[in-house]
Amino acid sequence: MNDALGGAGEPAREAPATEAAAHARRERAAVRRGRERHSGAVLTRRDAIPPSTADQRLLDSRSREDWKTKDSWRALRILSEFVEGFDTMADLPAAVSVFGSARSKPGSDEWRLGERIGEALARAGFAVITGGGPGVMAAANKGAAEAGGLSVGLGIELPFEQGMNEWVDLGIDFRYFFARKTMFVKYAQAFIVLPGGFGTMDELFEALTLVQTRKVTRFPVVLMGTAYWGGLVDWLRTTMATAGKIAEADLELLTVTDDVDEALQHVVAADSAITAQEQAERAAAARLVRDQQEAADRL
Ligand SMILES: CC(C)=CCNc1ncnc2c1ncn2[C@@H]1O[C@H](COP(=O)(O)O)[C@@H](O)[C@H]1O
Repeated sequence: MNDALGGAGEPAREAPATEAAAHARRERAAVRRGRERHSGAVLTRRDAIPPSTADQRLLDSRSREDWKTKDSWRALRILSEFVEGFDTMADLPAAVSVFGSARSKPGSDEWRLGERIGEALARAGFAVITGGGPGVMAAANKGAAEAGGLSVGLGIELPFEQGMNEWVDLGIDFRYFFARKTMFVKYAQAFIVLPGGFGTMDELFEALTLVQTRKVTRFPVVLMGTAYWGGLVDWLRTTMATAGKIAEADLELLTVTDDVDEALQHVVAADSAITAQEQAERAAAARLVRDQQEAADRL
């Protein structure tokens, strides 16, 4: 699959036992090399790195004058991010977005889970999309890449950026979180969410809001890690749903499991249902055209 998209050559892979040491070595090397930042197509290093990010300049600007003079130009840059993203992602096979902590350490339980889910998705023929960063993102990219799948990273310009993880075979660097988030949803059949912090929560609740408000339909969201997510899911049920802030049925949008096979089956079942429904819709549309043609011929 990587070849089909002109993927980069195979990066060197370490044996699992030396993974944590290799990771630490790579981090030290990155520090020695000096910091670097990717901003769209632009790479800056050391003293050339601007003091703020594009997202920061857009959201943090205080002066109205700035809004008049700069924001309309920013719109073109934002647009170019969507164009680049749409053009690149349109060639992807069926894909699943995997989210989770940027801070999980190689060799930790979460890392292993990320790696296993990346591998299982790749073996089932799905491309794996992550935020392209460290932690669970790197683990899922590694699992997918080593299983011969297409490993995708949607990076984001951050003030403390560490660069795209080495297991990303197809990467896009974004300046703006919102443009990047569109790509996670538009080009994935499902979300799989591993333990994480604010960033992971943001991605999880955006997906749930989109499904709940029917902006996207038939989109499975799987939470992996029953111990980690249990408290949140209980709170959603006993506080949020009980207070009437969500419907009981909204909780059915979520599947919570520790089991990689169960997560995969859920995604595959939803994918088959979507395919069957699309085929039925296409057949119905073709029947309608045929009926109209026959009616016109009879006149
Ligand atoms: C060590 C560190 C904080 C590195 C940050 N580097 C990152 N690179 C790419 N995506 C990220 C990064 N941090 C957060 N995210 C986004 O937010 C989620 C993780 O945030 P968190 O660690 O759960 O809150 C990821 O799924 C990713 O889409």
